Amino acid sequence: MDYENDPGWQYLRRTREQMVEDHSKPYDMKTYVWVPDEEEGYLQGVIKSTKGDDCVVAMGAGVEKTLKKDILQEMNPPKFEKTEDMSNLTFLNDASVLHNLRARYGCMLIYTYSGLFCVVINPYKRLPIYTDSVARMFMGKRRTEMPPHLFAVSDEAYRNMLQNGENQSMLITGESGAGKTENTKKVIAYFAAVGASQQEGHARIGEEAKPKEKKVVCFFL
Ligand SMILES: Nc1ncnc2c1ncn2[C@@H]1O[C@H](COP(=O)(O)OP(=O)(O)OP(=O)(O)O)[C@@H](O)[C@H]1O
Repeated sequence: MDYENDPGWQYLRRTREQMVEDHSKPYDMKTYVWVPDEEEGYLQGVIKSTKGDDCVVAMGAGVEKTLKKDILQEMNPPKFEKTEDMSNLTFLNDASVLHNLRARYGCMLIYTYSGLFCVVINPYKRLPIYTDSVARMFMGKRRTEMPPHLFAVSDEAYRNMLQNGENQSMLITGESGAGKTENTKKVIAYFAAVGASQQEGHARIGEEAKPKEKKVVCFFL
């Protein structure tokens, strides 16, 4: 299927060219570091020299700072830039997680996995990533086949329910205004879309081959 032509795809995955550009940024594992910053959280720096516990770090624009080594955090190689699953990161520190989420958000990629978790950042604008065509992309797909999305998590829960015959739970948590209600509504809409697509299937394949009926009942606490 030609996903890249869907208007929502640009908000789900970077193009090959964009990835190549991201992955070719300069980097040196020994000297590239994250430096804590009151306003920005962390800024990129390059260690110029080390003396005892202190380092001289170049911050760009000719600015150099002398800092304690132990406040610096390791930077990941550029092949992890805007990674879809942060459990892949070589260095899983605060700076790298924040940088990855911020870099993805800068491109309006609002969903990112961290292992089994899916982190969402509220875009505060309507993105075309909840359409029927996007929902259809995720139906029956493994999580690893597709970009991070709430639909992938929902589809996995739906399939687990059918295959194992067990109730499934999704925990949607975050501070006030984070988007819990919006995302919950999208989960319900996805289940409705999956149900509808199965019914279309019934019409085509007839009663004989009708799959076992399952009910999706959602409780919200
Ligand atoms: N995925 C999204 N796409 C577009 N807008 C969103 C999305 N998620 C949240 N928003 C926007 O942010 C607002 C707040 O989101 P929401 O009501 O879901 O937050 P909440 O976590 O349920 O908050 P509270 O805990 O206070 O009820 C929404 O009214 C909507 O405008």
